[in-house]
Amino acid sequence: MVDTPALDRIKSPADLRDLPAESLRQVADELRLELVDAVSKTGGHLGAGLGVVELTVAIHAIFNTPHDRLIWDVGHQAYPHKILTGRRDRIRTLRQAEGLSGFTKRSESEYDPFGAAHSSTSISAGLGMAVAAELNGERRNVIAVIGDGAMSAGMAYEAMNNAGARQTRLIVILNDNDMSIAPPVGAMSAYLSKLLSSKSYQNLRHLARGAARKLGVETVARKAEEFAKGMVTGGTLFEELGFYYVGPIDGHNLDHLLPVLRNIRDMPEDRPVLIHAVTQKGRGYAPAEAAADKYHGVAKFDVVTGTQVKAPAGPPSYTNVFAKGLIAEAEADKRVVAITAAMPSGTGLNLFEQRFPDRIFDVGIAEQHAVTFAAGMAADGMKPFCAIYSTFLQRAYDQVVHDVALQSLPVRFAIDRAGLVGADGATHAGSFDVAYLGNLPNMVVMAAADEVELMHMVATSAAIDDRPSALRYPRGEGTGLALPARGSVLEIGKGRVLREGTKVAILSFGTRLGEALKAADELNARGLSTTVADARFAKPLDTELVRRLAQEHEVLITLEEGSVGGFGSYVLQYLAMGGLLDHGLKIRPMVLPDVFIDHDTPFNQYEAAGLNARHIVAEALSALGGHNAAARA
Ligand SMILES: Cc1ncc(C[n+]2csc(CCOP(=O)(O)OP(=O)(O)O)c2C)c(N)n1
Ligand SMILES: CC(=O)[C@@H](O)[C@H](O)COP(=O)(O)O
Ligand SMILES: [Mg+2]
Repeated sequence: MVDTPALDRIKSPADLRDLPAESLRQVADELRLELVDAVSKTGGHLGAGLGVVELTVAIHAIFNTPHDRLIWDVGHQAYPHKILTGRRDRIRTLRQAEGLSGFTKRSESEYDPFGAAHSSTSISAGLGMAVAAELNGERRNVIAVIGDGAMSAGMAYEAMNNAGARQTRLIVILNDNDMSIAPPVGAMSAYLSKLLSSKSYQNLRHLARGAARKLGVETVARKAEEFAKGMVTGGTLFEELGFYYVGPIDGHNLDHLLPVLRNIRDMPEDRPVLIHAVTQKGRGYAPAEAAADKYHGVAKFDVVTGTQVKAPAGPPSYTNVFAKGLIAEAEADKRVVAITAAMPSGTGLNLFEQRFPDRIFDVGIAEQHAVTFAAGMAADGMKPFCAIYSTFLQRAYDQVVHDVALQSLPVRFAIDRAGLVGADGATHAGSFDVAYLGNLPNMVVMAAADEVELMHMVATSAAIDDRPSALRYPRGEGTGLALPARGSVLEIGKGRVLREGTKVAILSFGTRLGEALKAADELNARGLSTTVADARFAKPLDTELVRRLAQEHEVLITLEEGSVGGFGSYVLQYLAMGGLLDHGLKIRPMVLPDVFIDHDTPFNQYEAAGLNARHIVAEALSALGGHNAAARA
């Protein structure tokens, strides 16, 4: 534990409001120590929270939260906020079963008025709350804190466009640390940098740097206040959008933050305001400041050295296997290009970039644009691989339908983090992509059962040039199989049988295959001869295989890491329409339950989902009229 006498006295933000700036500074310093100590024990998102320690203290000191609404965009930077808002006693349960979420969450606290995790939603939600206050005749400040990375998503502009047209009281704080997960990309990032080089910001920094020693802190604060009042640089993009722009200001200097926030709070006129706060991701913790990624997401670590506890070296991750497969395809065909929406390392495309720096495109946090950008490339003969996490692809659904599937453009969707993802919890689960893609005409939908299959599916996708294709694979390590130099093209719409049996058939789609094989061992041990097959494709379905399994077994279980409406539904649709359900087949489509599953380890999440080997066994026995139905609970 860390020695935090000032922070210990803060039981809620109200305890901040009578403190002088000097005491608030002490609270902020201790808050940073507590944040580093806590995350060193839990792992999680660190860099972003370090960058908003002072901002968090200042906002809660000046505004009357939770009456005033404070919305954190993405929410990964909200650990200091959670510590200050009555959750310090639970901060070391972060991202663990029954513990605090790694993002803001309405059900967790009244200080979390809006849940987050997917970026760029804060201004829209904030405007909604601000207009609700207006309609209800309530006097309320609404503050949305959004990062420079999140400001690269279209949704932020949709919201500003709407907010700027209204004269609704709304405060947007742009937390500009010149970082996304990777260094930021895009013209907006360049624009923000230009603003930082503006005369006004340099003067204020000079004022802060030079005057404090001579004039004393209070005088500097007053001068900063005067300066802030007059600090309208004029003609900024934000003012053109109808916002009152204040900044850039030093987001770590309470002598700047407190007077500026106080002025804005007390501003009589109701209008949208954007405060441009300049911060440093990883601020105040040397290992984070020195790291290229500013310790955006970390494992548990040693506070003194910053050394992260690395898991024992296991097989390559599915992400890295995807990168290996894509590099092999790109070496063979110069039309292969790769697109990421601000997640180069998460998708493995940082490895692709090392090999093909001119054939990777990081479009920023802009999944909608990424998909239609890829469609444009495919329309003119390129072979674009759009690598987007399953959960984040949800944001670009109409682009997938309207710009890709409808025109049958050969965009390849590399869908990482398919299925349950563990510590990031429900907001990041890849539960729905089979359901939302398999229902689209022309689409090919594959799921890799292991890392060799993933290599083959990358090669297969690269070879499909007349329609869109999607391959999905989970977060985490593979099974340790030897990998080929390059994948082999699979026959479209064909599955494979791994074990032949006669009584029970398990038809798996994706990496639940490992659990299916374990279940088959158990069922065989009970004298129940069990077939195990890997469907490989949800679309087009291997109808010949499905028909054979249905006709030759008493029980047919389908298995997938996805919601209802996906693979199992497509099998049922085929069987029902083919009359194969008319003769008493006992069919059990095993899918994710119709609930959002909270953060935990992936294994425990699948326990909660009822998709581990023991559940498959119980399902088969239950279908056969056996006991053990309890295990399904
Ligand atoms: C729609 C969406 N796409 C991608 C992500 C993954 N992601 C999480 S944080 C982040 C970077 C955010 O950058 P910024 O808003 O500047 O916040 P910072 O980490 O710099 O504080 C990204 C890309 C996400 N959360 N949501
Ligand atoms: C906050 C956010 O959305 C990302 O940082 C995400 O947590 C990354 O997930 P992975 O750790 O699975 O790459
Ligand atoms: Mg940033």
